[in-house]
Amino acid sequence: MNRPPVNSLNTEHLEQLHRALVRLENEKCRGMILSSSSPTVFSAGLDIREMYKPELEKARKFWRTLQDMWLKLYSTPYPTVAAIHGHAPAGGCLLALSCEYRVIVPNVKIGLNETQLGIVAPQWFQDCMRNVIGERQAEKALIAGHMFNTEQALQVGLVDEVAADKAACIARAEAFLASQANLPLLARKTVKLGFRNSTLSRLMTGREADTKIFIEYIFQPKVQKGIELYLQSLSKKSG
Ligand SMILES: CCCCCCCC/C=C\CC(=O)SCCNC(=O)CCNC(=O)[C@H](O)C(C)(C)COP(=O)(O)OP(=O)(O)OC[C@H]1O[C@@H](n2cnc3c(N)ncnc32)[C@H](O)[C@@H]1OP(=O)(O)O
Repeated sequence: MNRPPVNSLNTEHLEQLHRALVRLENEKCRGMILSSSSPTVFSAGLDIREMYKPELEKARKFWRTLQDMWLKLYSTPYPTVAAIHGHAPAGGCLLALSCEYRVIVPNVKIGLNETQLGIVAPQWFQDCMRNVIGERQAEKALIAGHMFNTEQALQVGLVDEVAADKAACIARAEAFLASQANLPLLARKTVKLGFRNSTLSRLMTGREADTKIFIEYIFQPKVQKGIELYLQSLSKKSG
């Protein structure tokens, strides 16, 4: 990802990610490392400005593009690793959770923090967390909107490995891909999709309903007020 300063996910960036995933699949790619050009941020999650006073059709398109990108990422036939050498809140955490393996560096915060922002992580975000860390830990983390530090993320199983820095992180991600290289492709892909199918189907069969929930939620005046205040707090911080 290379959308400075924080790889926030707007419609255009989501489309770029989606196109890249389609191309990798068409080119029969043997593995992908999802990484960031930023030294300190993996991805800041959804671009909050896409949810602030949007036009209805633009908001619908934003959400559908996010769904498209995630359905592709979660179901890739090739192995995927997240090299998390920077913070990964909310949608950034979703990207990492959607890969098959996660390597993180020290001093990083990762989690689905939506509750803390007064918004709700959609069901499929929650499913991804549950599939990785289990029901009990996911429920606790989601209700609190908990951001895990590196040690906590490793302990709870949210990530698989800790590496010292970005270079080591990429090296360990490559090692994971190498460990998969000799597995028969069809068997590997079939098992992966078997594990992920119920989560994928839940969104695929409920896409329109999911979009409706998103639209109705973000267009509420009190939610808009919350987003406005949060945006102000973010820009005050950097100002
Ligand atoms: C019932 C169902 C309803 C469904 C409802 C909606 C569901 C929505 C689902 C998912 C939600 C999300 O993904 S929301 C996004 C959540 N993300 C965050 O809360 C992260 C916010 N950002 C940070 O914490 C930090 O920026 C950082 C830790 C990621 C990096 O810190 P750093 O100090 O390096 O950078 P700055 O904070 O100074 O930021 C630089 C610059 O970027 C802007 N910024 C940051 N994050 C975002 C973002 N997510 N979207 C848009 N813009 C962002 C920040 O304002 C600064 O901009 P300016 O320099 O212009 O002020």
